[in-house]
Amino acid sequence: MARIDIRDLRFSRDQFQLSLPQLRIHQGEKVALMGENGCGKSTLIALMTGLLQPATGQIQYDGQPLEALDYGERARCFSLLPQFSTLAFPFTVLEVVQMGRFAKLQSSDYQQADLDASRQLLTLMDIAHLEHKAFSELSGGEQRRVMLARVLNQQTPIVYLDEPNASLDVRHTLDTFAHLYELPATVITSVHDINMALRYFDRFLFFKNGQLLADRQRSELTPQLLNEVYDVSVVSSGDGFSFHRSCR
Ligand SMILES: Nc1ncnc2c1ncn2[C@@H]1O[C@H](COP(=O)(O)OP(=O)(O)OP(=O)(O)O)[C@@H](O)[C@H]1O
Repeated sequence: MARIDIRDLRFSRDQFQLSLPQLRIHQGEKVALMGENGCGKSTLIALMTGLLQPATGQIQYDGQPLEALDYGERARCFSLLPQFSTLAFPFTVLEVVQMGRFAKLQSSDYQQADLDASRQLLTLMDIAHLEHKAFSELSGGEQRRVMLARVLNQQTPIVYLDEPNASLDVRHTLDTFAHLYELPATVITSVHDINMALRYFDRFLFFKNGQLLADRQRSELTPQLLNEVYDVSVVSSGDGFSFHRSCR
């Protein structure tokens, strides 16, 4: 279940309004959600994952309305890394990553295959040495990598990530994006670093004040478009763009 269709989506909260008349995302696409702080990227992810209810409109997964999917079906269809994550109990790193397997459990408890999959992700996210440590005793970037491992452990056809590289150093950022790019899954990610996104995403959805301003492939990005999105001076530089703020 991996094709996503959105029609006539509208949501409002206080002064903020989001509207998205139409959007289709195909299986395997690598989609970056971009735009200024507060433009609605996290809100859209929350709507697409059922954490917020739209005022009108519909979100479908392979033709099935989101509201027709029960929680188990949702957890097998998509995973979500929210912008902020907290845990109320003192779980270890391995326990947190194991939780990603929950929706796919074949019996009432984890099996060796679940443990093997979890340990592979610990290695992939460079947190194997922290396996027995309490999640609450990790650094911010280490916690982020644990949460990423938990999301990837869900092995869903669609992965939503809200600023996955927040708190990650440059090496772990590059490794994480390279891995996401190689996944067969649809990956939908809010991200601020355009030059980083250019390397690892194919399709770019730019939002401004709750509206979809542009839906572009990588080769279609121009300084003029980025200037319109971010209200800064933009020039092409090498493989990417450089940004300038004029003095006031
Ligand atoms: N829990 C909330 N309650 C009320 N308003 C909220 C809440 N969360 C976000 N907003 C508002 O909704 C609007 C959209 O916020 P959203 O978090 O979707 O932006 P964003 O594009 O993800 O921003 P950022 O790049 O800063 O993460 C903003 O005006 C924000 O102030």
